[in-house]
Amino acid sequence: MSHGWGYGPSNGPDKWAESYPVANGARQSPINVVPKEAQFDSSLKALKLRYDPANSRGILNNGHSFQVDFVDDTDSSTLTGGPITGTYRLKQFHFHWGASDDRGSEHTVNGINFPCELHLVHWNTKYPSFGDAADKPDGLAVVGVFLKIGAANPRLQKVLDALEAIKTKGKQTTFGNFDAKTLLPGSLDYWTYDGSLTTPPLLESVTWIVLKEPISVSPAQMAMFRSLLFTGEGEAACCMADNYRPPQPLKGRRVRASFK
Ligand SMILES: O=C1NC(=O)[C@@H](c2ccccc2)S1
Ligand SMILES: [Zn+2]
Repeated sequence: MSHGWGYGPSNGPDKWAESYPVANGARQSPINVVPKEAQFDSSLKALKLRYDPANSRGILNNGHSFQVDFVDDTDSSTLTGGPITGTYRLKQFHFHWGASDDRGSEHTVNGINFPCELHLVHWNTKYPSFGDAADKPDGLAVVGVFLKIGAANPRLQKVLDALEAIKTKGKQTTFGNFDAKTLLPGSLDYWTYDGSLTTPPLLESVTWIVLKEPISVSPAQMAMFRSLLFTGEGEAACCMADNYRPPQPLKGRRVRASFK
């Protein structure tokens, strides 16, 4: 690609392999989850997510999505248990969503798209930093949470209220004292498989943990996601939406379930 990657017709997911050949690799994400084909694994532990609201730092429009960044210089916001061994630190969370409610998630379930998907990105503390962990096969763990159209989600609203300050690419603002646990559903039942980053560089370093239970989002709240711009201040405005990669071939991978 002569220009940066994105989600448009000239630089979108179908073009990424030109600059990132791993796009056609053996453990790419996202995937379509087929619950009936997932194997219940009684050895899978319960997820343990301990997040300290004091670690939330800022919110940024990165031109592909928006992300809430966390201070990750201590083990105060961590993921342990589940399918992983050791301790993974929360680095950031972000979302992927559609221009309409019939699409937007990256993972699908029985071929069904959700309008939005939350990703909580964690890195393995056996490595010195996120950057060092990002290209290791056990480097990252991402918890994926589906958002389903329903009642307005008051916990999500706190995040959405910050978006007016980061409308264009590169804008950021402080975003302190946010408890990411409030974005999780009641059940932490999950599917897990070995996968990759879902954006370039598409590194095959992610243990995926996709929660079965969605959280709710209202149509009005979805409109707030779509009020963001991919483009920078002063550029021709392009609404931020359809920033998702479609499901990739399973290539023989096993998907395990933490529940029956
Ligand atoms: O789950 C994922 N979603 C994304 O946008 C990818 C990513 C890429 C770089 C850093 C963090 C996340 S990996
Ligand atoms: Zn993501």
